[in-house]
Amino acid sequence: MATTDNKRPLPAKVVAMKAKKRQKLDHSGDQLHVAANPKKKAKTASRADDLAWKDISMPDRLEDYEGFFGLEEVDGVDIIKDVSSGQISFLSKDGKALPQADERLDEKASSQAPDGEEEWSGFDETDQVPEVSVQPPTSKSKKSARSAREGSKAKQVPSSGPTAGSENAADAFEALADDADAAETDVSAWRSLKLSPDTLASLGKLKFPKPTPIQRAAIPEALAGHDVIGKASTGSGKTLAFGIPILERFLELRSVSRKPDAAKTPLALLLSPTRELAHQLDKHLTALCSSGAFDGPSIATLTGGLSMQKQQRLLKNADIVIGTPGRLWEVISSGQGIMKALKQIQFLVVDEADRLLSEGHFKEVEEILNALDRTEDADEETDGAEDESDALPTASGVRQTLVFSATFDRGLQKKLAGKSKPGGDLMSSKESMEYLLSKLKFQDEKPKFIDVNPVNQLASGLKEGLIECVGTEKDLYLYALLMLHANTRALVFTNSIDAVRRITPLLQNLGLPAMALHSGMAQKARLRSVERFTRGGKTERPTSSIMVATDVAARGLDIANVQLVIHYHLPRAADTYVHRSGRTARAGQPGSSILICGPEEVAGVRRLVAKVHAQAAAAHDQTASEAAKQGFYIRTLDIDRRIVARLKPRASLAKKLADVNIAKEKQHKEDDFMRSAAEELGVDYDSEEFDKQASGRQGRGNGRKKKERESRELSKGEVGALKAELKELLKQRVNVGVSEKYLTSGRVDVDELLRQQDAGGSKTGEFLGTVNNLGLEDA
Ligand SMILES: Nc1ncnc2c1ncn2[C@@H]1O[C@H](COP(=O)(O)OP(=O)(O)OP(=O)(O)O)[C@@H](O)[C@H]1O
Repeated sequence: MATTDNKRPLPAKVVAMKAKKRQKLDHSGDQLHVAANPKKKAKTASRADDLAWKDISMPDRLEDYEGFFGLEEVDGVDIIKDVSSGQISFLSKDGKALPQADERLDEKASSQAPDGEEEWSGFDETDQVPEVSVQPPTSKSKKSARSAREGSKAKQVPSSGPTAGSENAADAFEALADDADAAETDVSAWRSLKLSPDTLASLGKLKFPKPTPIQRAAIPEALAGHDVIGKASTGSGKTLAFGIPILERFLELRSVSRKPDAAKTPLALLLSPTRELAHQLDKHLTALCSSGAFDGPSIATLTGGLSMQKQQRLLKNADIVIGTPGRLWEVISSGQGIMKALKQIQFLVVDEADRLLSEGHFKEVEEILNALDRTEDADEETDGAEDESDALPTASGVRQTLVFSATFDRGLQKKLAGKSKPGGDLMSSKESMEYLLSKLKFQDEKPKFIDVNPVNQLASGLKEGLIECVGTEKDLYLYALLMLHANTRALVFTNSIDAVRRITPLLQNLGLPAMALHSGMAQKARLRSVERFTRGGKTERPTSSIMVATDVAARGLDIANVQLVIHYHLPRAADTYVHRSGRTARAGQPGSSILICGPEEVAGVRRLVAKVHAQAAAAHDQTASEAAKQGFYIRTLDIDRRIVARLKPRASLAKKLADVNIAKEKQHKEDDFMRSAAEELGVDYDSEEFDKQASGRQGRGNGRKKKERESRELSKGEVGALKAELKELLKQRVNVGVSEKYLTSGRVDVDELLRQQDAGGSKTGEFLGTVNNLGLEDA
């Protein structure tokens, strides 16, 4: 602990600033402070949330701020620990009573959890930072609403996921609290759903004038108490389709009096397949719940990055628990009455159900589902929590299950049977429903299956196309494509981390604002990438940016204004294609998804895309293979090859420079590895000698190795000369051959370009065609 002086109160400001070093602190059991006069304390102390926290601006570089990405401070407050009860409270230094102090303390004095554990209300010996994870937002101030939104990530930590702090989330939600005309949004289109005035007011503030189709269809069923399986295209508002019924139930039940000494149990448990999605759900729901003029539910998000101890504590005050299966199961397995509390949930939400029940998560999800359904007697977790809880009363006494995804995958069932193969077909609604019925213990004999897009999984505003080129020219075509899209926020998907590592510097060398995202990156670097990518948010002219990512970004990322998704590598399965493509054309916006593929890949691509559109084909009395044969579903796009040819010299140079860097880095790593291996063996290691011997050997990959060797042998001077040459090339304008428009290292407006091409009678005016041969794009 920061102090061993148990006489002197520690100013809270100091504590908050030391948060990043807390792992190094000495928790030798000393108390913060002994309140000399409990009576005085009762007059002047308050809970951490009542304090006047102020934001501290953070530096761009976050290395020195390990573990969190936001900081708040408070001045003129002492922290007091009562030795007899162990309670922590706060004392205003000027002796003035802080708001609601007496009231809160009285409440606090009688708020022992039934299992004998204390409800957390501030710092303790092991954690001096007020990481109040689950604070209900109040209507009294924007400040307290924000505290709640920050939820489990602590007061000082706005969020710890890669999407955290993204301007996307900020755009969508945060600005709304201050938006004067938000209240004027006409929400009468929601009325038929019979939502409470509080929820309607929130939706007005969020500027959501009408429900999306999935919301319109699913909310009434969930409100009526039914289990729901909801299928709707990506970006169609599924989060609020389950979020609104949960909020409604919360509002309905909150007025019921609770026993003052009772522990709280959660109302809803939301399972998310990834940490990114979990944090996004948190933000989305918090935005909904904190936009209104009411005390919303407390949300606790359990993903990696927080200590177990803290997470157990967070759960104690949570109304809504969001978690990734692994971490959630870890916390549940730790005991503490958590399982017993979770058994009382009224909603179980399985978001991205097909993914959650596959891809290696299944084991923990199964454990969680089994544990939720186990009877009390059989439950080994009955570890002290009393029945007399502060749970919101259950309306029906049973748990509703809400399951959502844009895709349901046949691979799930095979996975369960241990027969899974890579990939997976999109399965019919019926099959997926049967699977879910068998796996999840629905309360309804027949859960309501709602498929608002039976014909198409893809968003209606999405245009699809493919570009054909030889494999060795993919980089060049990627560059050309990006150059032809002015001021675009583009997501480039690859199938490997290595490809991300190679393509990102290549594009950067070409003066494009590219950044990387893959699971091999440190959490902070991922966060920074997403933040930079989303800069500019929903503004009219979003900052042009390019993210090169693996499929870690394929699901759930809700980033505003992504206009273009490029599949540099073909997606391995149809559902991956749907989810990748779903990062654009969200919430009714337009967007394009373009596959870059070699001639040998085209047939496979057509099959894959036809599979995605199979329902549409059926609606037109066609089999998927017939449709694929006719190539109805995806159009080959025609980039003017003359432009591509003119871009080639710079693209080749940029690639060469990127390869040099990669080869040199690889060499360093190999050298380090070989040197330490040689050291262990007690022999000398000479990298040049080693290289010579290696180059003498024949075998596969020798050509690549030779190239690598040549790259890393380039001297500094040679590299400098290449850079200078590239710089010169990038300065030159490239005549696109259709008008006085030129491509420079910046990008031109492709729409304008195409208009001019059309005027000139060129076919390339169809550059991005719609896929409306079957009327799919009528909307
Ligand atoms: N009724 C509404 N009106 C306008 N925008 C909405 C409405 N409901 C949700 N949105 C917005 O639509 C966007 C997409 O919503 P959401 O992330 O819930 O989509 P999703 O269907 O879960 O997508 P995915 O399948 O890709 O995860 C969000 O930015 C959200 O704020």
